[in-house]
Amino acid sequence: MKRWVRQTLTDKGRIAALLGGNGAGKTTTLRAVSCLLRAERGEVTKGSIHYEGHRIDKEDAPALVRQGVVQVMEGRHCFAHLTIEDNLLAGAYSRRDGKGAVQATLDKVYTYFPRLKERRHSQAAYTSGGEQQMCAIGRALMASPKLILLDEPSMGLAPQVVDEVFAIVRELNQREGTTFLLAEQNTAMALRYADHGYILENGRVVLDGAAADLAANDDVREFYLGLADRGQKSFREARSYRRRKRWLS
Ligand SMILES: Nc1ncnc2c1ncn2[C@@H]1O[C@H](COP(=O)(O)OP(=O)(O)OP(=O)(O)O)[C@@H](O)[C@H]1O
Repeated sequence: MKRWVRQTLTDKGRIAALLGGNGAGKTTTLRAVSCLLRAERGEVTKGSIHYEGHRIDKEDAPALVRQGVVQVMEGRHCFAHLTIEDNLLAGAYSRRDGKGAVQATLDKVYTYFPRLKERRHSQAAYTSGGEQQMCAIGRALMASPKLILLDEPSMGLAPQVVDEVFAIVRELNQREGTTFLLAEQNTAMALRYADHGYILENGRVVLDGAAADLAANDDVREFYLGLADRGQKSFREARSYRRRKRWLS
């Protein structure tokens, strides 16, 4: 008998985190949601993905952007030869609500990211990694998104800068109501800011729950946060973790 599982990745207005090590399937999951899998000649072969009550896995990425779903790719991907401001304006490409509205969004982006305002005339290539990450998030905001898919925002950034970026994400979530689904290897940081977390292994969710519960979970502490005293856990106990995993299909 086939068992179908319905999994809500994120509720509206929340921050959800996809967690897991290298190759766990975080980026693939985000790309499946944003319909960018096809650009890499991939496809969703089982099940379906729904957003605001309708199926989206057969749509194309531009159509999803118009519906308010925007992905910020891993590695930032700013246009190196454009200024920060031109990078931001590129994010408004799909908007049809006029220059005034776009300018208002740009002003708002600058209130959340004052550093970008300071560097607005600098070529992106000559800005710091943190500023480029902020630029990539700011560019996503220029499309007036309802849901931002944020891939590995902490990658290659100093801990203090990661904190700054996550704090802005939380502020955007709380003040603008923007929903975030983020993929992150930095489990400790993600659980500090997210409402809900999913642990992925081999492309499957093996554990999920409220971020605070996950942060307190013994297995998560040991295997993902490196906090438990490993010496006290035997190999047999570690193996029982694998048996306890909740495989979803
Ligand atoms: N659900 C899935 N079905 C089939 N293949 C998958 C699935 N999830 C991931 N993969 C494959 O596993 C590999 C690693 O996936 P992915 O890049 O998404 O991992 P990741 O967690 O984002 O890793 P990293 O943190 O290193 O970026 C890819 O080749 C991808 O095609």
